[in-house]
Amino acid sequence: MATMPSHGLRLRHLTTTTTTTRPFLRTLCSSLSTQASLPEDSAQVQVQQQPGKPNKSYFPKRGQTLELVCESLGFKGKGLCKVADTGFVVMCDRALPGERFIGRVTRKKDNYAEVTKVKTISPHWDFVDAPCEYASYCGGCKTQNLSYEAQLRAKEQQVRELVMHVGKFSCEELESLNIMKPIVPCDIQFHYRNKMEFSFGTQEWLPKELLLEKQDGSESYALGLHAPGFFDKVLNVNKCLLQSEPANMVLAAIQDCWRDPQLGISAYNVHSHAGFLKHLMLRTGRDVKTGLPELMVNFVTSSYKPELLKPLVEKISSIPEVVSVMNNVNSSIGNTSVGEEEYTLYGKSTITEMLRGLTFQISANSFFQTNTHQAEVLYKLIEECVGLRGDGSEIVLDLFCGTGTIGLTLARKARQVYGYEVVTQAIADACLNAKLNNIYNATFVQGDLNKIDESFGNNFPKPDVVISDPNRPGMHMKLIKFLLKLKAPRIVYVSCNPATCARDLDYLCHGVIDKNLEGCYKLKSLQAVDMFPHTPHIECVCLLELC
Ligand SMILES: C[S@@+](CC[C@H](N)C(=O)[O-])C[C@H]1O[C@@H](n2cnc3c(N)ncnc32)[C@H](O)[C@@H]1O
Repeated sequence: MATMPSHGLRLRHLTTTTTTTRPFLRTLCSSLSTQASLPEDSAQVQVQQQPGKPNKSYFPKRGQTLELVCESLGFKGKGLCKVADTGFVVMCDRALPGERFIGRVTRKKDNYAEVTKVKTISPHWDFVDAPCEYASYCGGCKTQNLSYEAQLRAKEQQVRELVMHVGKFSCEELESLNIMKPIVPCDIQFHYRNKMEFSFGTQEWLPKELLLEKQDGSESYALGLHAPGFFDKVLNVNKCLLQSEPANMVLAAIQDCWRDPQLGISAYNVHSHAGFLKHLMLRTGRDVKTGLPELMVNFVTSSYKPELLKPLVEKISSIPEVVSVMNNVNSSIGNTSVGEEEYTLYGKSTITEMLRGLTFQISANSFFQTNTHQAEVLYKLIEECVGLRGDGSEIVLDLFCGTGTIGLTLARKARQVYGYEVVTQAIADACLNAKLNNIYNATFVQGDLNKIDESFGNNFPKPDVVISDPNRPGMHMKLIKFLLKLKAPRIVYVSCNPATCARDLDYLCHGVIDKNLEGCYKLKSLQAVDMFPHTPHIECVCLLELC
């Protein structure tokens, strides 16, 4: 039996964490350090093999059932457990810290295994009833029945361990210099998402018990979220507790009528590629004058047939918050929601949102922070770390700038902001947002930061501060090299993946031995921010200062 973790693990600040207790982190550390630009899944845990040649029984067999206790949450919110006696690490989706359960081994990797939960023997600490009826099946929220306090502790613990084991910062360093700040909770734990994308499907996903009742193999249309691990099965959802109330009204109105045979609307079949409705995207913004919510409804269809959508458009446009109904036509067999053509079926083609006193115009496919309330908190924290003097003399370099939101919120205090981003449309939106807010000291440039060469940096003056906000793979080695050579006085690293964040902090502070690069930064502060309650996602803001 795996030993029950001590209650010390539940403390807000861990005092000891050794590689013996967390073997998986050692290999994660080496797998992350081999290549600075990693695929999305590289943050998957790899477990360090035990020293010496392991006995065969050390590895559990596929199909074997084990009694396990979940010790903590790991990547993607999976529960980490150890097999009794051997300490072999297994990961289980939806197992929560302290939970004792029976798991069946479904997948074996070299040094760890994945199990699915068969039965809970005793529930986890901090159990709360999940308010959402779909919580046990839906892939969106994984930790709804873990108290919010416990979710925060688990996220903070995960970041701390990654910074120590992958980032190679000692516990003493983090504690004595007060580098790691407590995680910033999200005050709003439901209805916080301003964008949700639902899928239409021809195959409704049902839990096993209900599946037995329906074995005729006929098509069953569904509108909702993909069941975890199934690209072709959709869990029908009438209400999502993460999106706004008006968005739920729209969802309910559509659910109420779209299957009506008289309308002749079909759901898209991802196998045969026949059918019409692909996705339903709901975006909530705010009217800049009134501050009231305004909604965009975007139907993604396989072809342009506005007459088929007319009854749906009539129904939802009677909801006062709906100010825009769009139709993205995506005739490709791919499953993305960005269409090659876009039509306005009702109202305007964009909605607005406010952030840090600025107005942003959002179109159906623009990138915008998904939790507006917490983005306000995140950006304030970024602004504090950036620490502009406010005399308009400093240069800001905003790497991975998206639609320019971070740089634009800083522009009022800076001399000039330079933003770099790979997506052309995002750059166009950034320029539009600058104009909309009468900001004329921001320059946005389209470019791939994974492919920079020696000339990168020739087109802007040496920045006083660099903001880097990459997506999950983190920064490419070419960019690390550039930053170590540039030697800007401050770097504010914003990350949505603590594993690659820890790796990049290690490179910037401690150097990269095999590339002959010397680190030249000191980690001054690191703070996790919870942008997405009930999900495994963690955002971090780090401040680095030149040594
Ligand atoms: C996490 S988002 C940050 C967006 C923005 N800073 C914000 O707060 O809204 C990361 C951005 O990096 C961009 N990106 C990803 N890979 C890139 C690359 N190789 N070069 C430049 N930009 C890239 C993405 O398109 C995305 O807009």
